[in-house]
Amino acid sequence: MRIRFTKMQGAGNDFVVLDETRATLDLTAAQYRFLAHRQFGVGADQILSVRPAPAQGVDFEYVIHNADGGEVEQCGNGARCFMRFVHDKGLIRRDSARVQTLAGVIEPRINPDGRVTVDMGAPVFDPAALPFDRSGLSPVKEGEWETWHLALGANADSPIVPVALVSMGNPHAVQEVPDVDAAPVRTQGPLIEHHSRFPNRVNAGFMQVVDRGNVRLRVWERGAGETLACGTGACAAVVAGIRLGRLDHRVDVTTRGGLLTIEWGGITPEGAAPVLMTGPAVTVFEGEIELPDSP
Ligand SMILES: N[C@@H](CCC[C@H](N)C(=O)O)C(=O)O
Repeated sequence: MRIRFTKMQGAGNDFVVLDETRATLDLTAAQYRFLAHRQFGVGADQILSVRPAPAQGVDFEYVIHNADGGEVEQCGNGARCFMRFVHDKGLIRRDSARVQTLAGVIEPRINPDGRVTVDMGAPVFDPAALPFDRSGLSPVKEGEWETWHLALGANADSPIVPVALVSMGNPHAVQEVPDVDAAPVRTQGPLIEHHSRFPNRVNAGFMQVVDRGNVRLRVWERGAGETLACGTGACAAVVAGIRLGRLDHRVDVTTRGGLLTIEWGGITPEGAAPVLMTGPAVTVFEGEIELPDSP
């Protein structure tokens, strides 16, 4: 089967975007893996499918697959590219949309400067939502909130890392590090991703707090490895930093692929405020590719 695709990137987190508004392609996990492959396919951290609205009150359905072929609940940098794609392809005539994801409805809008802001919905703090197996473990109080001390191995000298747990629809374990360039992202990242306390695996964030309005962040993404930026990872890190008393309500997040701005109003009497994420969304090129037959 030969398909058309658009290659996009948001702060260096890169995507293959598929227009499935007229017909669903029904790709297999192996075909998603092929598209994401950087030598044999197009190359991407995630594959984003644009599908028709599944219900009234939304404009589209947004389906996300990681490079490993697994479907996931949410992707923040992808949400900005999704909005840029549907707008530039004329699939919507407005500068904003309501988009159904597995994690709920999000609302991206294009700003006059070309960047895209997404209302990502409210973060969830119940560890069970990730899910996280807390049996035999108690949280450690930090600021007005808590971290969980995770042992990365069974030996007496295995590292123990304090992580804050946040769901942005997808699961995040965020730790604070003194220097993000020296952080053990590629060694600890896979251990945290596959830790037995996270039955659905987890995205592992490493955040350096520069000051109350600036952080530097690297993320080891579930199903993709380290990426140049992770939008939901930036939301989760800032929300965690605010709840731990380390950050103000508007924070610039410097990633290896670009700058994201995250705003969060905290916990109000009505519940957790929605998280707003602003950043770039860029079309790189378009093309056609022959997909291998797949079981
Ligand atoms: N790159 C994304 C997150 C993609 C999904 C993630 N790897 C997961 O498995 O939850 C972003 O920008 O949020």
